[in-house]
Amino acid sequence: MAVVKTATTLEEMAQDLAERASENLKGVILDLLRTGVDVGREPLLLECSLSGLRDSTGNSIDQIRVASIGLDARVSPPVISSSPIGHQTSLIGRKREPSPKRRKLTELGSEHARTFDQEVHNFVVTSQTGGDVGTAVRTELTPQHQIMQRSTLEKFLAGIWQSIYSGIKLDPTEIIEQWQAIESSGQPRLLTTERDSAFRRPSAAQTSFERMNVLTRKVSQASRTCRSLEVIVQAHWVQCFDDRVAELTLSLPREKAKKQTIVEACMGFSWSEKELRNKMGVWRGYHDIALSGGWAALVFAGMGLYRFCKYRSSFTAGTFDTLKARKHRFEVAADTLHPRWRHLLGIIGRPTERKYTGHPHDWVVAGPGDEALPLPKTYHQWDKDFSYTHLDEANIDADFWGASDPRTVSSPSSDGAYTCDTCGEHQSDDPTANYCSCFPNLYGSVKAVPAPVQIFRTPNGKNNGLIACCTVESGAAIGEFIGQITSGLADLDVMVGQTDSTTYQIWQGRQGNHTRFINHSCRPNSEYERFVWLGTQRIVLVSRGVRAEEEITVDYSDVYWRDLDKVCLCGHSQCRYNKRGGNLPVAPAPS
Ligand SMILES: C[S@@+](CC[C@H](N)C(=O)[O-])C[C@H]1O[C@@H](n2cnc3c(N)ncnc32)[C@H](O)[C@@H]1O
Repeated sequence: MAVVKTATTLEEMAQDLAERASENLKGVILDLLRTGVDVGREPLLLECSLSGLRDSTGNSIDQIRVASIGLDARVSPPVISSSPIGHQTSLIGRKREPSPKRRKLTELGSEHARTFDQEVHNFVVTSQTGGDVGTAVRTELTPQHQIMQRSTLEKFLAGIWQSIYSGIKLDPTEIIEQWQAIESSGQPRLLTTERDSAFRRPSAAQTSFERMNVLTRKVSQASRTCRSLEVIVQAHWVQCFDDRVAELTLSLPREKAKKQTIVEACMGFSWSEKELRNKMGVWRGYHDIALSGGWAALVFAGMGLYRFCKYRSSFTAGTFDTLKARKHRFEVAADTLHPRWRHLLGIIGRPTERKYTGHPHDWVVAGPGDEALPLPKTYHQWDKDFSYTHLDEANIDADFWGASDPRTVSSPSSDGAYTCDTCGEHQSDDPTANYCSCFPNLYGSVKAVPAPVQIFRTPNGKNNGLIACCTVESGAAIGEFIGQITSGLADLDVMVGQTDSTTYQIWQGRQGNHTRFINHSCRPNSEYERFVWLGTQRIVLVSRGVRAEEEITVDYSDVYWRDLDKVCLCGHSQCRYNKRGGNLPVAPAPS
């Protein structure tokens, strides 16, 4: 292991070595696990030693043991289910089991059925248990897992996605508004309307808390926006520095041109050369990130940006290729979720108009570095008029169901309350009255953020698919299966839902959400579960442990494939349907 050259203090050197060791450790342990050794039941001991060291006279030193780290027995091994594919029932999906979060490890079956396509494959509802599909793994991530699983680059990328998909608003008008408010009234503008306050008669502490919530949000937002402006300007400064060096190089040797440019900069900043060089190192990092991953990567980089650029342990060609490959994906998400973020670029004279408009899923992200494609274009070969309406919640077909919702399974208690039949807690759409947190990103919380997923061009003939931007831990919801709640459709792909009294169809052909783009895999990383929210049956797509940048897949079930004249392209070594008679081209547009 080479000692890092850029470290200026022992602490930095230690930090760099520790980061690089943790980056490599996961791969080493994974290789070991793949040999079939059994871990997870006994405490483990990790011994670390360092070799390749020299003493102050340059003589090599034998290997030194630097640490002996005990890992307790909380490493949960995956479980391979071996039960055969089971029977069909009239239930869709697996019913959510009580308190899944408290289970350490649970075997789950693959129990869902789905169809789409132009042929008739009504989604029949199966409840299969395990079988060759059922590598059901539901483990809680221990702190050790989390540390070992993510490299510095992965953490940096996760930081970008998290801030794009978080509630933050990057908009220069935020700062201007704050400033104008302070200028005109002598204090930041605090918003709670008088009507609200009078109506609710809040206590003094509540009023003060509400006002501070607003002020703190506004100031944090303004400061986050300023931080983005700062890194944009600093990255652009590096470009101007390089341009000035290039200009001076026309009349001076390169080293002298660089020296003169540094002196000019020191004068401008009133800094010593050492101070400038230290800052420049980090700013060059910002510049390189913007150059490869685009401005969105830099603007939305999370808290780790400074460290990432200061220690540069991940500054390899591979990192910049990775960022380059994500450039348009970051832009699709940033442009559609933060329509004004590009206004920040106005400060350095860059175009401020957004490239990708509309809904995040109006765009299909393509191969590494390729621009995203408009969604309808990816279906033109099957349907010239393809269009898709993105729904936040299911749309009941009033022609068939009138004003009733066929998914209703229970009524509220006499006081109008609903109780979750999974966790037993009180459910409410009002976050202050809701205590059910079975799927907090879908129900009962303050404004759900969009799922960090994108529609992507699959490289192997499945047309589009769904890719996860960030890791989705096992047991977390990826989305609700949403579409038109209807009945009586024939010759179309639908999911069939059933309650004790009614059978209904969910059709996603022209309206729905991201779950419509999920492909089948014989080894899926997600599954459907039935869940009841406020007395209404829902079908929730739940992760079995999806890694960042992985395609999200589900098992469509044997029922779906039984009558389908296609081969499965999931590519899994244990694929059940890749050796079939038919090999028709994939025709994925459901109509
Ligand atoms: C719900 S759509 C999934 C999204 C679809 N790939 C698209 O571009 O719209 C279902 C259709 O995708 C295709 N598909 C999904 N999984 C597949 C697989 N493992 N192998 C081949 N085709 C698949 C089939 O055409 C299927 O009818």
